[in-house]
Amino acid sequence: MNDKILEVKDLKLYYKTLRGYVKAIDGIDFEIKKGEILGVAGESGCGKSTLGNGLILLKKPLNYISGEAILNGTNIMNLKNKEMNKLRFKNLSIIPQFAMDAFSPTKKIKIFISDIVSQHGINPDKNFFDKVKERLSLVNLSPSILDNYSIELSGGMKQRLVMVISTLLDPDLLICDEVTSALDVSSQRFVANMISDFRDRKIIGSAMFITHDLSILYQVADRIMIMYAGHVAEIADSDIIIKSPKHPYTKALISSLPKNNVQYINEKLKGIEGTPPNLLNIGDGCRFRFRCKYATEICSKETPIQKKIDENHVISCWNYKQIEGDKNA
Ligand SMILES: Nc1ncnc2c1ncn2[C@@H]1O[C@H](COP(=O)(O)OP(=O)(O)OP(=O)(O)O)[C@@H](O)[C@H]1O
Repeated sequence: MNDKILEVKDLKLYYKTLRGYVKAIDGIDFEIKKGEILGVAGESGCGKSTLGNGLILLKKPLNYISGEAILNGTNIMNLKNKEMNKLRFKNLSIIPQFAMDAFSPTKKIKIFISDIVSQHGINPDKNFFDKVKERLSLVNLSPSILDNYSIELSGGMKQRLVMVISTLLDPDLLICDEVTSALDVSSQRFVANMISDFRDRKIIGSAMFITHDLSILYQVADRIMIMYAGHVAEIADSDIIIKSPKHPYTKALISSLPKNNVQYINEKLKGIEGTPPNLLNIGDGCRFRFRCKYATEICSKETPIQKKIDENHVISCWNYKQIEGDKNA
């Protein structure tokens, strides 16, 4: 039996612009196992949202260039929109970035939900709304909110409602894009825990949890994939990524996180020096080389391959072995 819900192989998704291609996803490989929460992290602009959106709906100017994304045995990159529509919501669902701003201000929540599910051929009858109410109670929302307008709900309530709506058909894979970003710390924790709770209850099969917030991922993700400028830098169990990363970019990202017991009145928070490269018409080579103190000649000539160095550990760095030997790394 295949234990993977999603297998992505050498996937390339580029934005077509008047000045050329923005190579936002440029030959990435990864998999999501059944029952797994895969965290996806990296600096702004590294391609996290492009990946999430591109898997579910390719909208111009984003173009599929090559590669595969096999969802439960089917390469979804080859599917026509009509065929893909059958999978959306049921097999693959997404909570896009800023989803909680997408509620119509003029429709009551009940009407909003009815309109969405009707588009997917579901009758929003009493049985359907009994299930909705059951799910609302799982996320501490009262059934009475169905008669509210979205402006009457707080950000945290809207995000929990979005979570319920996106998972009503028990999708095999849920893509969550920055679902905690606009929330206060306690709502963030609640929403993040909801995702693992929904997985444990088998409401969703697996999840891809996209965020720039590694501390949230450490709480909920089984494995974390670190992206850099449209490439995969490292993939490993969450514990490894946070406590003993190997890629120089992951190391820099982790060491830029605020530390416990440090007073930042006395000490400055360290960022990563430099900025990510422009992805427009970018050529070969390691895209982190401009900011990496370990970069050598090969790094500017050849794009590092994703190398499996352990059962669950993948790294794209020509020099990771030398870096490992450096005690100051
Ligand atoms: N419509 C577009 N046209 C051209 N380039 C785009 C478009 N949308 C995004 N990009 C570029 O694609 C790259 C990846 O962007 P993306 O939004 O996927 O990154 P991200 O990691 O999700 O960032 P953030 O954390 O800020 O949401 C960036 O270089 C971005 O400038």
